Amino acid sequence: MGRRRRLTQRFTHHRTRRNRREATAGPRLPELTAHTWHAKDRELAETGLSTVARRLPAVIAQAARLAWRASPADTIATISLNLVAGIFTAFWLLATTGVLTALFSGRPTPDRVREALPSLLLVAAAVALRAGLQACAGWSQSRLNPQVRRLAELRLYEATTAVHLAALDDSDFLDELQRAQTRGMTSAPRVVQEAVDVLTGIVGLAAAAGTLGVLHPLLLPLLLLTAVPEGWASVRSARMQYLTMLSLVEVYRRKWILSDLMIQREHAAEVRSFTMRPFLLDEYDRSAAHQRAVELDLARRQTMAKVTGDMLKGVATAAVYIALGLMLWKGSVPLAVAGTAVLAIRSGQSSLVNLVFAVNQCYEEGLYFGDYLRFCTAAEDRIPRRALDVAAAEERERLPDDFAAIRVRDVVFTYPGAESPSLRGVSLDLRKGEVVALVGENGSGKTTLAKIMAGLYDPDSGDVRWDGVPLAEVPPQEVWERVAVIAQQYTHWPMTARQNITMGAGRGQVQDEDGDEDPAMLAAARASGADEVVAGLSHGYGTLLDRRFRDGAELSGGQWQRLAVARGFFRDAPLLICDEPSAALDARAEHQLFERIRTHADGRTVLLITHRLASVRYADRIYVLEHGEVTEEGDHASLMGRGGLYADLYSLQAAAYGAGGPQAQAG
Ligand SMILES: Nc1ncnc2c1ncn2[C@@H]1O[C@H](COP(=O)(O)OP(=O)(O)OP(=O)(O)O)[C@@H](O)[C@H]1O
Repeated sequence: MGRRRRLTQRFTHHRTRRNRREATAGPRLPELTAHTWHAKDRELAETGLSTVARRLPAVIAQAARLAWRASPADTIATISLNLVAGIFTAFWLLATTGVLTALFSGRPTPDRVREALPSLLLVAAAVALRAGLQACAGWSQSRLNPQVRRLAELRLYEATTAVHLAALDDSDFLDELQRAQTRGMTSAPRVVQEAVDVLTGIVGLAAAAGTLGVLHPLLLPLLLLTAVPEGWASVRSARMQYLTMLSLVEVYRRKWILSDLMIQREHAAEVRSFTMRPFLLDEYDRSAAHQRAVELDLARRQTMAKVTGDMLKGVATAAVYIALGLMLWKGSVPLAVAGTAVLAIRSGQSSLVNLVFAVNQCYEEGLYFGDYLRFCTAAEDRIPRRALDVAAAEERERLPDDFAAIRVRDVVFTYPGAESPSLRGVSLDLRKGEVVALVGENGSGKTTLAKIMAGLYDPDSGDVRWDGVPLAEVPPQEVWERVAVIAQQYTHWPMTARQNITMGAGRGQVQDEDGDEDPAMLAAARASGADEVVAGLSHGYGTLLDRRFRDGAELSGGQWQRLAVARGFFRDAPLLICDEPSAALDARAEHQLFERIRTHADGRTVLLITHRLASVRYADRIYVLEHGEVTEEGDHASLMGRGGLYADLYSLQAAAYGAGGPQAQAG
């Protein structure tokens, strides 16, 4: 046996042993079992048939509202066609009695057939019409599906792209988002579909029940009796499924994060060079083993519920036929009526099965749909109210298109869930046309302050004012439109080089009819050195920058950063925030960038965050942040004279260059 095979076997054996141990010792994820959803678990565990019956109308009403918003015409068509189809079902069943009565009469066979013929034609016409109506109803129902899905998807993404950035730092919100996106959103078209199926089932059942009621009143309750066991089993099973999903959401999320790390191209090199494979696989397998144990248990419990339901249903069906037999024996129903009753019972039962299934599915999908609706409402509540005030622009102060001065006063800010504030009473000033630098050690709060100044977070206290107008009182879009950010962590947009520079700038057409590029874009690309990057791409500015697509190109870290800088320069905004804009740039590109910033980037006001202190020398003012507080302020010369943190950091960098520089080596 080869060594590799032996190793594989040993590995498999080890895993099997471990899995067995886990299955018996229970899940090894204590952090996943102590979750707040357990309160909800208990509440849902008490859900019974009566709760389903009580909640179902609300679910159906929600589905109807959604369907109506998606397409009133298709909603009306679906409902009315189903109702009319139901009338033809009843008509068909009653016409069958005529056929059977004629056939069971004591006359010669040719006469019996002749007498049955008109009723038979009626049956055929009713069946054909019903089939046509049902096909049309099915068609409008399937037309509703994509329209509802589109509405549901749009609502979710409209909310997630508008919520306050702080919401996305909140892990509970992220869990709810995950639940709404992975399961809740797909439940929207399904809940509509199931609600229509419930209606179809009710109509079919009403037709059969109506027929039975006309034939003999006793047959009706017997038919309904057969529904109870199956309904009970289905609802129980749906509830178990939902509770399991709830208890596993965090496991799903963890698995999703891990699978992303194991699959995505950008992590592949590090996974290998840091030999992270066993760690990742083991972590993944722990979650998967927990999920498997929970799901196996679910399968067992669902099977038990189904078997019990089926047994009870069998007993109820037998009771129905025994009762029918007794009624025949006693002569309380004639044979033709009994024959029609058998047909009606079978038709009623099949409608019942469909109805119970649809009720069950509708209830189950309704639970997920409820999650989706709750999430959307919660997310919409987390959209800054001022973002919705755009319409009322005349009645409030507007942020000036340009400003004379930006004043930051006593800003305190704590991230959601963080134990201590990241900013503790920061004040600073930016006057039009200045270059102001923020320096400080890692974690001192520079990026946080930049994000507050860019209108991405609201301070807990204190404020930022543009010529006296507080940012917190204007719609955030107004701030975002007037600020260009070259962020420390920027997105590699999986789009063309052109779109990577111009996206979001709102300048419309960036290529004229002859295919010539926008001069402003070309200028931004030249200023950042992105033009050199693009010159090397096979389709120039039209090159797709994503290797996952055919003909997609990949850029180096510094090349991506040049594009990010070009994006910031291209945006026509009076304030330019540069957060570590040169971390990945080569010396020449970095020099070019800081030269441009030093010349105020075409008259803009610049807030510059950088650890390259040589580039900060020329700033009009420098603020030093330490543990979320401004501890030093002034120009380069005054801060050097002070001998504080700035002077220390600057001297350290200068000494490193001095020691390693060509002069030192030559000396
Ligand atoms: N999204 C977040 N949620 C919670 N805490 C955060 C978040 N982002 C940053 N922090 C914390 O806020 C503090 C300030 O971080 P910030 O990114 O502003 O520092 P910085 O000065 O820009 O650091 P660096 O020089 O490393 O970029 C740090 O302690 C950090 O851990």
